[in-house]
Amino acid sequence: MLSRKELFKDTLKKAAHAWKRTVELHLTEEEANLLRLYIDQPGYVDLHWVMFVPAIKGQGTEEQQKKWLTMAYKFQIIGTYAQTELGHGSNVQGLETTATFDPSTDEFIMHSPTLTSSKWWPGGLGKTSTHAVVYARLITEGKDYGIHGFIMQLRSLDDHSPLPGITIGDIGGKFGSGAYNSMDNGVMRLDHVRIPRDQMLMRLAQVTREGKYVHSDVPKQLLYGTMVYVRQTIVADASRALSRAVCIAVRYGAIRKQFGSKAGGPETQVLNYKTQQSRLFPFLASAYAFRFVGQWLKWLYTDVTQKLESKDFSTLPEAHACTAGLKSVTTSATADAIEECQKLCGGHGYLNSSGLPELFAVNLPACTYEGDNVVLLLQVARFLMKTVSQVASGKQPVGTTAYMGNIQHLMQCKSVVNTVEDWLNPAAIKEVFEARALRMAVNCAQNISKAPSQEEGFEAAVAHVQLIIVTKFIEKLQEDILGHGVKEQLQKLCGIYALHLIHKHLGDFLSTGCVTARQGSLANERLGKLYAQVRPNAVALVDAFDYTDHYLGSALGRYDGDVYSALYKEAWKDPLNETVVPDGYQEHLRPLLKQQLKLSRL
Ligand SMILES: CC/C=C\C/C=C\C/C=C\C/C=C\C=C\C(=O)SCCNC(=O)CCNC(=O)[C@H](O)C(C)(C)COP(=O)(O)OP(=O)(O)OC[C@H]1O[C@@H](n2cnc3c(N)ncnc32)[C@H](O)[C@@H]1OP(=O)(O)O
Ligand SMILES: Cc1cc2nc3c(=O)[nH]c(=O)nc-3n(C[C@H](O)[C@H](O)[C@H](O)COP(=O)(O)OP(=O)(O)OC[C@H]3O[C@@H](n4cnc5c(N)ncnc54)[C@H](O)[C@@H]3O)c2cc1C
Repeated sequence: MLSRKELFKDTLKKAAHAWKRTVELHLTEEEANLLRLYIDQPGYVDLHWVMFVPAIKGQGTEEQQKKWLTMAYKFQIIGTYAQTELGHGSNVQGLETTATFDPSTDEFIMHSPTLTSSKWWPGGLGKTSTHAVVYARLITEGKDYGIHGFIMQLRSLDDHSPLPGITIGDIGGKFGSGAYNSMDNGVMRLDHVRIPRDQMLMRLAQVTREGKYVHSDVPKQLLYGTMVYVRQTIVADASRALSRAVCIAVRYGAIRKQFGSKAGGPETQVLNYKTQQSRLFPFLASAYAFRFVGQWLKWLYTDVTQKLESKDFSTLPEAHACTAGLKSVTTSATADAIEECQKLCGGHGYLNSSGLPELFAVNLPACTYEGDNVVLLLQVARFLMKTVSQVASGKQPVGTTAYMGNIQHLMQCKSVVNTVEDWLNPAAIKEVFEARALRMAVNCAQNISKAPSQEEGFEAAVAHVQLIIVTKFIEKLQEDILGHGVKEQLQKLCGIYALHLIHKHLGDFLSTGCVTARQGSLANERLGKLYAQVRPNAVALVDAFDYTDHYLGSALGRYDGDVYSALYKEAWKDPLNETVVPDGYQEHLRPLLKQQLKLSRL
């Protein structure tokens, strides 16, 4: 119910209070991150911690890190990540902002040469940030060396006014009533703003005092390292958002009753309808699947970071493909699922008090930020095409593409599934996913060799990423899992996750000859049985996410199931209900009604 201005101020207040508590309680970095997570309102601090600090860590020299991170860690400065421009987002190489070195003063001149080069979108830029890592084309000795990162001070640390040459503001209201409206995504134009040479982030490349451009021995793709880091964290965010929506829809489905009353008895819980189960339980399974793959991705990221520190860059392409692909598939699936959960809750799901509209609005842009999901999947496709060509020339693939080394078998194998029960076998499931992904990648490589196109391979990329998710779920189940019967429940969810994908993408599985139509229909039969088996534990499986009512923020998803009184109470809180007769009655309603009454008496 807050206006944009009030909402923004509320975010400032919460962030300041959270920081105060962080200091008072000596919270660790991890604890402080959790506190931010549970505040659950996008704000400038997200950009400061999730992008500004990591960008300096990844791209700054030790000296630069010491200087800037010391201030950033104490919140003496507030930073953002200013990459996207009004005319350029996905294509980072197309950015127009310039950083021209002036050897006479040992400074860079930061400039926005056109309207389209205005920085546009950076979170916290509009009203809050005092500093930013700004991405700009480095020009020295008359040559354009492409995009590099620069630390810029944007606002005075005394009175917060923009520094000379900097025009800065908010880009305006966004989707939904809350969601990203709490964030001051900003616009910024630079008019020949001078910064010292040592504010270029110099781990990847340096400009000497004389203006010489010098490469470091690290790959230039490390410039994109911050995005890799954030994409990895977004997979965990997607899993959390999806599990919240599913928790609301499952709990409400157990309370809501419609039809099916026998002899005057109670109606049927909607969760007992097979159609409800077949729409909802794949989301429940996906929430668990995304959580496990998110945990694995965190491990992969830590591993690649350790390798980078010892100058081993070999796993960087895989880390890029996995983070890009998983960010894309999990956020798209999550946005679609939250929308569907609204429908699964019927009309009440459309009320703000269900919590679902806000959840949808806040998670929808994850399909776009940190890389548009289609653009990112095309990056995965590019990686797959390279791997296929390496396999063809005899190189053994490793990591998530190791299965491609089994090309002889996977290109011609037939699924072993013969009965409904055979679809319980994880090895049989994995084999059809591997065969589908490989055959689609090889088909795509063949198409490209006939007619090269940047846009080929989108579907092959989706198939590869889904294989990763299925594989990591299966691998998780090979670990010890505590709790009586928990593993059995997770096995059922793993089956649902994999088989619902076979159902959804049956065209791919059939056209690549990985399964027959009969096997496809056996998979559907198995799926129906799994839904029925999961039903008795569905509520426990969402209770296991352990969300408080406060965090869930939903009248429908309440732990105690007292849905109707909660909806009723929430309705009375609406400002429209502050008066019995609404504002506007005297000016607009009364004259209209009176006039109609007069006319009818004529
Ligand atoms: C309540 C809220 C709480 C918390 C929120 C928490 C998290 C959310 C946080 C923030 C959300 C809010 C903020 C969002 C911020 C942003 O959006 S920042 C801007 C993000 N922008 C993008 O992601 C742009 C996407 N574009 C690109 O990444 C690149 O342009 C590209 C599409 C990858 C293309 O790159 P390029 O032009 O260089 O072209 P290629 O020829 O395709 O690539 C060259 C080679 O480099 C390899 N590559 C590309 N990227 C990477 C990488 N990241 N790492 C490693 N390697 C990379 C590519 O594969 C090529 O390799 P080759 O094939 O071997 O040649
Ligand atoms: C809430 C939010 C917060 C953000 N925060 C920040 C921030 O803090 N800092 C920052 O720098 N940026 C930020 N951004 C910007 C964000 O990173 C970009 O919006 C994103 O990278 C997508 O770029 P774009 O908007 O230029 O989309 P476009 O690339 O213009 O995409 C438009 C359409 O074109 C399609 N398309 C584009 N290229 C191709 C292609 N090669 N092949 C096929 N289809 C293609 C896309 O799929 C999409 O459908 C934020 C954005 C949002 C929504």
